[in-house]
Amino acid sequence: MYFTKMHGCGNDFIVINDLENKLNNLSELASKLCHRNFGIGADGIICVKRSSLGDIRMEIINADGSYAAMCGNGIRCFAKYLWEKDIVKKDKINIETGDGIKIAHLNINNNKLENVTINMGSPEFEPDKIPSLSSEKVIDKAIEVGNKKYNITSLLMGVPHTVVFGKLNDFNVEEGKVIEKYNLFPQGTNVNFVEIVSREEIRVMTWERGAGATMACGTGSCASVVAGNTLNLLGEKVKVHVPGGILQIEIQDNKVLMTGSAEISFEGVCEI
Ligand SMILES: N[C@@H](CCC[C@H](N)C(=O)O)C(=O)O
Repeated sequence: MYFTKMHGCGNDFIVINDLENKLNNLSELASKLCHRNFGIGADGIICVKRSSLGDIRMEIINADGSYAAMCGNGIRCFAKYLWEKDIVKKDKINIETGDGIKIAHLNINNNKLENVTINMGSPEFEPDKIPSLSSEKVIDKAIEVGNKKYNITSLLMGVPHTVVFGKLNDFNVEEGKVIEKYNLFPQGTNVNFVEIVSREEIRVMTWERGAGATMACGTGSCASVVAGNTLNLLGEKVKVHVPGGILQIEIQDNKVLMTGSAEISFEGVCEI
């Protein structure tokens, strides 16, 4: 099987063309290929599928084999892959995801793709949408997990996210492992620890459901900015520093725009 190894700010993926719909058991394939020692190594696999709703469909499976409805860094890589492989040679692509159609704008200069902007859609705070078992919206809610107190804000940004503000030095990203499984979240949650630098700049480290600590999380960066803006800590245009790079997030009319890089690391062939 041919594959392309890609990353967005260090959040890495194995991208596979499955337009012919030949692959079975993608869960098992993802855990095998993503293994850092016995496989190619990645935070997830992304499959290119045919769509009846958009130009194309993206399917993302986490390193542990669990399916995710959306992936912010992954969808930028997906858009670059479509462009580089001449699968969809357009600078505006309608991509079907588990969270509906997302529009990718490819920012091209001199025939070279510089970065990708994704319209990530609107955030959702309603508990049943996240999903969360809370009877009210989870905004700056005090909880105690693993003998530590946190103030959490939870929302759906394509996938469930929980945001904790504070100084990054006061957290170990592994604390996210316990919050991920907190009893308020029946499907788990991604966890973002966020330090405010100014109203226009933050630092984020993310513990991802299904992948653990990653170098970046696109949906998590969007969720962090939305949570900060809701709490009046942040403006509407924010530079997000993640361990693997920088993302630009903008809120416009309750829609979230994410801009960032997408890179090919290498290509290869493997047996499945
Ligand atoms: N890395 C992603 C999010 C991938 C999905 C997540 N692990 C989940 O299961 O919710 C991103 O860049 O958004």
